[in-house]
Amino acid sequence: MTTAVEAPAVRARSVTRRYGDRTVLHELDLEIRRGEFVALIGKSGCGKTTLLRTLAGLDALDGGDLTVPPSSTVVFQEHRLLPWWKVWRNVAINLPRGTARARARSALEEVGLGDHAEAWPVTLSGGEAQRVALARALVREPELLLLDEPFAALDALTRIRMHGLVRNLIARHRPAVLLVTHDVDEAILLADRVLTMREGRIAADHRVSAAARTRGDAAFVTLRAELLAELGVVEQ
Ligand SMILES: Nc1ncnc2c1ncn2[C@@H]1O[C@H](COP(=O)(O)OP(=O)(O)OP(=O)(O)O)[C@@H](O)[C@H]1O
Repeated sequence: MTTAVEAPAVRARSVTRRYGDRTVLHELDLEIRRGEFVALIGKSGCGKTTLLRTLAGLDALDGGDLTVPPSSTVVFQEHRLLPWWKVWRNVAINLPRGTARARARSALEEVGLGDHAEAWPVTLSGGEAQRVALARALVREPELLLLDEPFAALDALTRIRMHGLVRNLIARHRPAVLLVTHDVDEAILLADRVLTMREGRIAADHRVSAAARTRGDAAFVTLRAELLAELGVVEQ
């Protein structure tokens, strides 16, 4: 008996991107399956955001082939809510009129902000605004969710709460996910695979075991040390 293998949601083959005479993505290969959570770490300037922008269709390719699902959404480090629209309208942006309000409310409930639907963005804390940005991304049920350091500006406690929330939301919606982060712990705790990037290429691909997702477990400590070594970070 043969088992049908699902085609990956994202498939990049030899993807190249240049800015002027500088090559930022060098014949890069990448696959992400539906429901798979992939984290991408690497030194500043190695091309992480360029790759994410390319997958989002915000940057053109200079070479190679790219297959992405028809629906994708990006969540950025800053929430990018429109201040002149109430929270629910920010979430409902571009949804079909008839159901927009109800869908926005239910997405806000999913991120624990059902009672903030009528609030103005300016009245939200940083963590709340970022939860609204997540609701706005997920209400469209994208097949590809691109996260560009969405937790970087949050305090440590809020970040931990956001990790739990994102894990639950993603388990429910099952998009393919690419998270760009500078936080090695965050990458291990959230992702199924952690990729390290160097000079425009994927340098290594680490599958995260269930044990490694427990901070303090030996598997976590070992993987963390491996990733930091790959990034050239020596812990004092
Ligand atoms: N629009 C642009 N025009 C010219 N060069 C650019 C442009 N965008 C990015 N670059 C250059 O491409 C390289 C990769 O940038 P990119 O933002 O992808 O890196 P990154 O890995 O996301 O970095 P960081 O971790 O600091 O955000 C950098 O050297 C950057 O200066």
